[in-house]
Parts: sequence; C-alpha cells; structure tokens
Amino acid sequence: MDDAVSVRELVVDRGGRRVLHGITCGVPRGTVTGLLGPSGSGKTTLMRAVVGVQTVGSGAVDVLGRPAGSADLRRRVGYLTQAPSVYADLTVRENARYFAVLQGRGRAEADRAVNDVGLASAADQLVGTLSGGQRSRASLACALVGEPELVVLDEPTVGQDPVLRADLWARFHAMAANGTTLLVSSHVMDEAARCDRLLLIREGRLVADDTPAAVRAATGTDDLEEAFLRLIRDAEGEAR
Ligand SMILES: Nc1ncnc2c1ncn2[C@@H]1O[C@H](COP(=O)(O)OP(=O)(O)OP(=O)(O)O)[C@@H](O)[C@H]1O
Repeated sequence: MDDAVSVRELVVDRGGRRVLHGITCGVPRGTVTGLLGPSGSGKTTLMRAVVGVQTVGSGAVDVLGRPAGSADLRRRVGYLTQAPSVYADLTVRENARYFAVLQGRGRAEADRAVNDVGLASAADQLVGTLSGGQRSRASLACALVGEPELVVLDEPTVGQDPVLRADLWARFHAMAANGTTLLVSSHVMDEAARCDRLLLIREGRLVADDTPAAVRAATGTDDLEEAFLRLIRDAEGEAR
C-alpha cells in the first residue's frame, strides 16, 4: 500500500534521554491510523517528527513523498497539538476564518470546519469563554480548515463526551474515505477499535503495526487492551 508517512529507524533524544529507539513504520494513504500507547511512550515525539518540528538523532521520516518538515508540506499537513492553539480573544468563527486565510481558504470553508467539529451553536462565542472540550474542538477546526492531505491529531478526543467522540471518529472516517490520511493519537484503548490501522508504541519502541483485526488474531483476544498487554509481555520475554 502507498504510504503517506514512512518512518525508518527513527531515533530521537529529548532532554538527554533516548525517547524513540529506532522506530520503523508507515501510515497508509486514506486511512485512519491510530497511534496508541501509555503516557510518556513517545506518541507526541513521533508526531512532532512527522510534522517536522522535532530534532531527530538519526533515521528518516518522509511525508507525502518529501522529507518531513519540507517547506512545501506546510499547507499539505495539518497538526493538532495537545494544547489548544487558538486565540482566546477571538470567536470560534473568527479563529477559523483567520486560519482559513493562512491556508488560502475562504469563509465558507471556515464555517464548514466549525460545523464539522460540532461547534455551530458556539461559533460566535469568544474562545476564552468555551469549555476545555469546546476549545479543543475549536483548535481541531483550525487544523482541518485547510483540508490538508495529511492530518496529525494529538489526542483530539480528550475531554469530549461519548456522543461527540463518536461524531468526531465518524468525521475522521469520512475524511479518510475522501482520501485524507489521518494519524490520530490516543491512550484510550477503546479508541483503537475505531482505527483502520494501529501503531502500538511503548517506551519508545513499536510493539505492533497492523490492523485491529490482525492484532486481535495474533494475540488470541478480542479485547484490544488485553491484546496490547500480551504484545508487551511477548516483547519483554524476547528482550530477556
Ligand atoms: N521537552 C522535553 N524535554 C525532555 N524530555 C521530554 C520533553 N518532552 C517529552 N519528553 C520526554 O519524552 C518522553 C516521550 O514523551 P511524549 O510526549 O512523546 O509521550 P506521549 O506518549 O505523547 O505521552 P502523553 O500520552 O502523556 O502525551 C517522555 O518520557 C517525556 O518525559
């Protein structure tokens, strides 16, 4: 399958400590690929390397056929960081319109992005007065407004209620069906089942790169949380 993201032997040190230990993986085009792992396992660091803002020790990351961070990828890659990156003193709509202009888009696209994240009724509210979950969705609207080919989302569903979470995952799959590639991190294992493919990471090492069905089959359990634990035990057994 054609990969939108190709990571080879990626090594990253942060704060004098190795946090990614030679990761090799791919993100196929037009899929929702989940990046799952415990807190501190290296998910954000890997995403930062994909969007080209992380200094890497060695290895290579190619994105849409170009080295990660290339100037011409700027409008082709959308990135949602964990901390909402929107202006508190602008309304949701004003934020979306501002980011739309930066991406060469117009008002219609901005309003659509706001609707798509379920914020139509709060469109004219100042971001500074939103709840945490709403603010995070406002930030998501701004990451999606340019309709990038690759969307990298760091824990986009944290703080959302179950109905909104389901809506957002449906939205991600609709985008993938239109050819967008999505790399979505989560440390909630029940979200793993919603992904087309899974990258399971632990302590900076890849534990699995497969479909949820293949992960279940390989570990002999339908429960992806239990499957993850079994993969970790197997990996630790091999390391001994
Ligand atoms: N700026 C930094 N300086 C030093 N170490 C860092 C820095 N940022 C992250 N780290 C360390 O790198 C490791 C991986 O962090 P990372 O943020 O990639 O994990 P994560 O899987 O995204 O975690 P979470 O799910 O909690 O967001 C952690 O041990 C973390 O303490």
